[in-house]
Amino acid sequence: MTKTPDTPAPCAGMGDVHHSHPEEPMEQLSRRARVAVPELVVTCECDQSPREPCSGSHQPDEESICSDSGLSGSPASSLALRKLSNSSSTGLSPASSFEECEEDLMGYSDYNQSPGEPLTADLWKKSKNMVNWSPTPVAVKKRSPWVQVVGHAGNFQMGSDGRLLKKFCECEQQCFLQLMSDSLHPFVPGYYGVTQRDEQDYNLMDDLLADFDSPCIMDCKMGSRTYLEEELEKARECPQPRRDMYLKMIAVDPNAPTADERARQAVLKTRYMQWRETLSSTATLGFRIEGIKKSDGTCNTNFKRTKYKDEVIQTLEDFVDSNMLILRSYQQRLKELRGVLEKSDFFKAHEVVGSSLLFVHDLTGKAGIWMIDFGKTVPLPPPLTLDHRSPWVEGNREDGYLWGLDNFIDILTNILPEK
Ligand SMILES: Nc1ncnc2c1ncn2[C@@H]1O[C@H](COP(=O)(O)OP(=O)(O)OP(=O)(O)O)[C@@H](O)[C@H]1O
Ligand SMILES: O=P(O)(O)O[C@@H]1[C@H](O)[C@H](O)[C@@H](OP(=O)(O)O)[C@H](OP(=O)(O)O)[C@H]1O
Repeated sequence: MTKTPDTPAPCAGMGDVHHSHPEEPMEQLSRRARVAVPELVVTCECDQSPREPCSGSHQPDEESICSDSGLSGSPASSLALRKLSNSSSTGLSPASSFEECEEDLMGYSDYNQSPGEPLTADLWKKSKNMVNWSPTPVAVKKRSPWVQVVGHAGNFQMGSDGRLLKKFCECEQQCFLQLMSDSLHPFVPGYYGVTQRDEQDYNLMDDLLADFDSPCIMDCKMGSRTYLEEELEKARECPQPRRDMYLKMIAVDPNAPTADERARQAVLKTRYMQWRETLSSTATLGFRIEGIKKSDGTCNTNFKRTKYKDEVIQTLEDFVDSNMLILRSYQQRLKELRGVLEKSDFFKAHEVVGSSLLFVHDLTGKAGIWMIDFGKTVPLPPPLTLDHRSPWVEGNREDGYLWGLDNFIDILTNILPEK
């Protein structure tokens, strides 16, 4: 179980999911998997300098909030890629102890933008040089404590008035700016520019939990591939075997490492990510459940082996406590999202990797789904576009996002009684 040492209990991986399937034979797996797993060939010495964008980016001591191995981190050479800082590794979930405070906003502007209105790319261009602008004080809304289900610890802080601060990542910022004026706008948190706290830059966005009462939350990582093509290239040019990932691997399956990996006691990140993909439903269904937090405060991130449709169905039914009305709302929202994704200019022109759908509902019956985490969503070189359904072959940059969404919708349709 990975937790920051000072993270309080509610998100502490309880309630294991039972997996009744035996391991699937390898040859059957590779027939079903739509991802051709490329080999990694070492070609030259490493350039240790940090590079954009924000992939593979975390401090060895910055651990996932609720992941279940207790081990996480990156090699020192990839530290700067997501512009993380050592200075602010506040304990996270739940965030009820965070002070409500105002931010020093760098992203707001008075160019015809009302306070509270999300920022668009144009407004950002005009306002990016403004610093320490104080917004007009607004009434602070009382809300449930924010909870982080999965992801890197130390990445988030609570802001004021239903907003959330996520450690600055330029790649994510660029996505948010474009998304604010894309048709996908209603399916992503509102973005409000860059803010600083304790000399650390943060992207400021809507807290999607703010309007819910004791919400149930599920994080699903979308797509059939969880690392960027450029991560694969880097791993070939500059292999950096990771002991933390080796340890996470053997914690789940002591037989998973190859003899060579065992000798080194380390694995490459891309190899670890590929292994995670085939162990879970990423490779076979194009999405995987990462974590669930229920309204009673229990949080389960033990889904690394949740792979088969019936396991996913069981998990979804448990997530909604068999409430078919909530499932129907989710199905409807996913269908709407699919319709918008199929037309979105932003989506066409980006490789969307490692991004999640955040499902949120509460006892009042309110339910919503939003796209989050654009740290590894990168623009394609024009005129290349993706259909997000074709199988990935290295070089085509397909991410399987819509294929995963199709499968998710089909699964919900199978669970739901016909109208
Ligand atoms: N806008 C938001 N509103 C509410 N909760 C959020 C929001 N964004 C993220 N979260 C919470 O934080 C968790 C992690 O988010 P995110 O994936 O963006 O972080 P990350 O550290 O980049 O993750 P990863 O390890 O996948 O790179 C989510 O599972 C969710 O619980
Ligand atoms: O879920 P797990 O098994 O704990 O593995 C982590 C997960 O795949 C994250 O998505 C990934 O971050 P990115 O998506 O940002 O690459 C992180 O890499 P990292 O340790 O290099 O941050 C992995 O350790």
